[in-house]
Amino acid sequence: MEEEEKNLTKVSSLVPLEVPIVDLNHLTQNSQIRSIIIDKLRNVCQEMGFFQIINHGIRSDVIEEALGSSEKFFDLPTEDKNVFSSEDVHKPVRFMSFRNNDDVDGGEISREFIKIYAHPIQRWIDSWPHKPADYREKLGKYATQVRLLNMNMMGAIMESLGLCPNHLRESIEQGMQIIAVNAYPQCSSSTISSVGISSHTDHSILSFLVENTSGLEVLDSRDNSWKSLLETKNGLIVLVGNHLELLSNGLYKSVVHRAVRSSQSGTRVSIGSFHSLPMDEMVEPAVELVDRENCPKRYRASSLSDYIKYLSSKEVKPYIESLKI
Ligand SMILES: O=C(O)CCC(=O)C(=O)O
Ligand SMILES: [Fe+2]
Repeated sequence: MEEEEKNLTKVSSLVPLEVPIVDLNHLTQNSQIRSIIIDKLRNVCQEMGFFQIINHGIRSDVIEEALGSSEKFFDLPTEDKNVFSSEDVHKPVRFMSFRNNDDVDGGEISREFIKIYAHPIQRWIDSWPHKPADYREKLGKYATQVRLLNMNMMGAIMESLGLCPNHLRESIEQGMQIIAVNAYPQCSSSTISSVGISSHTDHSILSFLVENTSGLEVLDSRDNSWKSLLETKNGLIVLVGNHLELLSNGLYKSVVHRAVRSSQSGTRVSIGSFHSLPMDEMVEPAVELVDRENCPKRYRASSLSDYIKYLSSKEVKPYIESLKI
């Protein structure tokens, strides 16, 4: 989520990719329909590493209000946002602003983000911004609902890996949820780079993304080319993260993605919700997916706190590469 590489070229319009859609209503229907959808999940996680979910149970007004209040946060005067500004990646609430230093005009803001710990919400919410006045309520409501959605999704994901749906259930229930809200100001005509967040994979088991307008791009592993995603109104995008790649012993691959700024539609805001096991709990390849002869263990165990330490070490190698045996 925070590992970035420099990308100086302006991104051209790409071929839009049809996003695989998973209808969560099908998970609660008879076992035949459920098994069809579990097979689909396995295929999309193996081939693409991301998909869109519909009928996910989070009302559109909850998503819109969380995005709307987030927009208001980024519109606050800089000093209000800077209260949370820190280079310390261990901080549970942290605001950062990035500039395009390579631009001819001396560098406009290309992205601002606020990262906040969100589970258990009672523990963290008092440290969240209290401006705008509805921020805690609106973002808190969305955070709570997306966490429950993650619990349901994880049962289906475990099943799709051939594991028991309750595999790691308690750890997932007590797991960490980090919300990262990004704002990408519209780029001016003199901007050289329209990349808002450059190529990376997420550290999480699963990440959920909502946005007020399109801008997400993924590296399609089938032909190794960047594809843009069309706007996904109220349909959440789910991304496979590093810790799911690890847990699945490489069966599922974390998807490489980035986001671009618009030159027309104003500031783009996205809310990412990143779900992991508890901070110090190790994720390991599931024993059921390791077979010494045909499929040896491909990753070493790691925890969320290991990831955060890795991030603070300023290592250039992507975190997931450091875990490969
Ligand atoms: O803004 C987006 O669509 C992507 C954000 C993202 O990838 C991240 O915060 O890790
Ligand atoms: Fe990401």
